[in-house]
Amino acid sequence: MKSSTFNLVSSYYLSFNKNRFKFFTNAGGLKKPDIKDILERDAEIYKNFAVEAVMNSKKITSTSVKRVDYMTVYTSDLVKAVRKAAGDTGSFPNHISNPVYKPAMKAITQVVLNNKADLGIIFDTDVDRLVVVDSTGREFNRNRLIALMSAIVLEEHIGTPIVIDSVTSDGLTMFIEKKLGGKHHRFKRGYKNIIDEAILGEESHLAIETSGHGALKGNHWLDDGAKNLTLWFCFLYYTRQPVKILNKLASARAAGLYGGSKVLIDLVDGPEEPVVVEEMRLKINRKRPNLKEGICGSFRDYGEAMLNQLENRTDSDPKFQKAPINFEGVSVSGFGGWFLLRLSFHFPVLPLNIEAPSYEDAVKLGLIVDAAVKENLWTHLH
Ligand SMILES: O=P(O)(O)OC[C@H]1O[C@H](O)[C@H](O)[C@@H](O)[C@@H]1O
Repeated sequence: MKSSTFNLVSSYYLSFNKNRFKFFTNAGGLKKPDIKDILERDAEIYKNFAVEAVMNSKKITSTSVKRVDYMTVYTSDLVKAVRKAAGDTGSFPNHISNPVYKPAMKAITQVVLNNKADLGIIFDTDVDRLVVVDSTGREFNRNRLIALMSAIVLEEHIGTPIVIDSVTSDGLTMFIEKKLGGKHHRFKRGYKNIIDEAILGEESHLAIETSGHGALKGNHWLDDGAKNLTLWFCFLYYTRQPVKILNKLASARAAGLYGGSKVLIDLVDGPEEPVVVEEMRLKINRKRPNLKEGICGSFRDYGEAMLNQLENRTDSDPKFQKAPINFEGVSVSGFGGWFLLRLSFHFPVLPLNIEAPSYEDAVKLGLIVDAAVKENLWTHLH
């Protein structure tokens, strides 16, 4: 079906009372500034309506339009269906619908193992994120999912840059660049950011986030990531050739070699996995700011001031090296690992990601952040 816009209504994985709308045009999904612009223009139009004009149009509408209570009928079916599947609470019956949530992963892993399946795929509510499980129950999420998709894309598009969010590991860079011969373009957090970067920057074929969001050039960069990645992954590539993974699984099985796991593991044989991978989300204590005079108000101002404090410290400490290319927050390597402190995309917190070869090294990395920001945070590192 050809259409110029569509609207997706979906539930939100973080909270049952924050369901949402997503807007798309045939040029891709709308970003926050686009939606802000639409709402502001609507508000402006509404404000400029004269009361008399509104009354008139209501009068005309009431005489010329026949009212049909379609929504009650439509939603009653929907409500019945949801209640039947999920009970009366409005919540998902088993676990929240988040593919990186541990109980959700446990459930899919169990289903794969019980059914001796070659492959399991789990989505979130609006089917824009996915995680894959192989036949041994090994999870392909975060860096490993990216490694897998990169291996498939780079077989076809030799040397292409893979645009990825900012929290991917150094092992993944080595894997993409040294083993697969591609380029690891570590950009910013936010799936729309990486898609836009892939469209506007050097020609690329895959934009993918550690969160499980992703988009392919071959699918018009649609940010309905999981659906597109899965279609591509499993069934049909845009060139209309049947694709790699299922082919590989099927031919390995037919030759009596092995099942799903070996095929997937062979594809991503290589990325070194860090011993410690941590994410902490730090809250700012705005009542006890120890920041420069004149910084007032917004979370963003405080957050950025704290990032500056941290940057000053790491710049003057020879144990740390600033990431040569970095698009958000403070990204520094040291003690065989690295950390990134940045502003959250949606929430008034500073996510801190640390990767290190040992727990002791992770603590050393964490301590420099703690020293720079502790007076201004609710949450201290521990
Ligand atoms: O910045 P954070 O709070 O970690 O959130 C970042 C995430 O926000 C949303 O979930 C977006 O859909 C993701 O694309 C993004 O990665």
